[in-house]
Amino acid sequence: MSSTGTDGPVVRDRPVAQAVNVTKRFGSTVALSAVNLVVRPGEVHALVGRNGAGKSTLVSILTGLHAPDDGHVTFDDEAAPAAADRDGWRRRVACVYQKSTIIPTLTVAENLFLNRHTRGYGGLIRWPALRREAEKLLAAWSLDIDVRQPAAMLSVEQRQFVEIARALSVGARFIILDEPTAQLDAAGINRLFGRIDDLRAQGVTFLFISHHLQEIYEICDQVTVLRDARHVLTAAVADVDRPTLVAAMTGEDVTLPQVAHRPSLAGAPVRLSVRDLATTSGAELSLEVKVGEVVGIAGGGSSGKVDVAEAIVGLARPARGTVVLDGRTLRPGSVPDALAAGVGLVPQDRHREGLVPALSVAENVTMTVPHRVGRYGFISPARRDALARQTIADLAVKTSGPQESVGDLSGGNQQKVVMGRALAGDPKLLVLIAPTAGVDVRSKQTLLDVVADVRRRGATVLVISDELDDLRVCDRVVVMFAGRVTGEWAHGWTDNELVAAMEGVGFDHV
Ligand SMILES: Nc1ncnc2c1ncn2[C@@H]1O[C@H](COP(=O)(O)OP(=O)(O)OP(=O)(O)O)[C@@H](O)[C@H]1O
Repeated sequence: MSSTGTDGPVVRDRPVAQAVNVTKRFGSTVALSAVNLVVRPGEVHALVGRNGAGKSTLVSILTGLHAPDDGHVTFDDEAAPAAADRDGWRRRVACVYQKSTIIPTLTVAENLFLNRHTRGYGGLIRWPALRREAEKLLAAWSLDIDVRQPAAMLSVEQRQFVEIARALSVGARFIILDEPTAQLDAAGINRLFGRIDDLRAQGVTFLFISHHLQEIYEICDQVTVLRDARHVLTAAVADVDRPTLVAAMTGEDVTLPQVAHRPSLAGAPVRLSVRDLATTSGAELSLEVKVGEVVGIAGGGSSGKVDVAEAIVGLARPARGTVVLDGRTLRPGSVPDALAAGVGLVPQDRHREGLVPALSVAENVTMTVPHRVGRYGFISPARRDALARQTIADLAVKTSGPQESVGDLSGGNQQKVVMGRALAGDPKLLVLIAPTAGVDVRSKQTLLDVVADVRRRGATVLVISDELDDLRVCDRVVVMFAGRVTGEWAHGWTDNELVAAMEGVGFDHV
């Protein structure tokens, strides 16, 4: 984009942000190798790449959290602030991460002006003024949120808007959104995209990270692809078709294979019986699943699907009802009991329930199956590493080896370790909650192939997700809306009907 003044020299739009030949190493890992990125004013610029390609590392350099080993960053063609000048960085750029930086116990207004309270005489915080300022700020960006409510009450979507507003209020006009749609349902994604459009019209520029390529086509103007720490492509989104984009990301010419479907065995016995389950949030489910059957539980953000899944695996204690696995009634609210009965679990929140970041890949993969890697209380490091190597190979985990700390892996590779751990016990029942969240387009296929694989070995699988690709591997999909099962769809549903069902349309279709 450029504009010409009639009475002056050509004025070029300076890049809002630029990374110039940026290289970053972590020990022997090269996370970025001479990477360039140019983000121009008013664009929504997609940053894509496979898990471990270097996207988060580039973000940490663009936000001043890490210093590059080589190369530099500019904003509006000016050198980036010094590393210690955090306020300087905050005035230029902000990143909305998947993990919230909002403090739940404070109100929205307090979060918006954290450490910048309007003070009156004697240094006392002037609460009414603070509230008014917060309201003014949100109104200026057409954000409709009650500033007096505690931030804990905010939905994921509102929390993201508050973080964006906070960044705008300190002057930043360049916002990085790191997989912003990962925890939103279809309606939430639409609203987010609406806001992005509005803010862009008001002069805000975005860098948008997502593994959902359709989102790139929907909302972004430019796309930059990183592969194996290198910059491989920057182009207008309109000029790159999907196969070209996937090829740029993977380095291969790929047509992704369709997930093989095998109908469940007609006479197979029931393995899982969920009887009159009710969660403390009021969601209800009764369900029987056969040996070798793959059943999806689908629904939007407030459908209750995750609540019932968490009650099934013992992550939450149900208000009532029973869960019976191969004739054994599971102890309510006990994950250890579920694991002992043969449940393998990929939880929704890998940060909270999934992984211990300081431990190695091998320790994380095997932590729920000590009996498989040792005897009489002694762990055999060799057996543990062998099992971990198997996981690394099967799931194509990008890591330097079984000894690497899980905390040093990229987000998508951490998710693969969580899957590896769920599989390590050779489960009878595999419960996968949003299993491909944050996982790249190619790895998604690997993870979904796992489902077909464990089913072949006779396991029963529950897939809790609103991702159509995740649900496609299922023999049938149970749809929940507002805490109730509203329909059931056999394999072969169309995208439109399932999306409509998840949004609460077509209740009668049971
Ligand atoms: N603190 C760290 N210590 C060691 N290695 C690291 C660290 N942070 C990142 N890496 C490595 O740098 C590489 C790039 O990781 P990065 O997190 O930038 O990838 P990504 O593209 O964001 O992936 P994902 O899509 O999975 O989030 C990976 O090999 C990762 O293991």
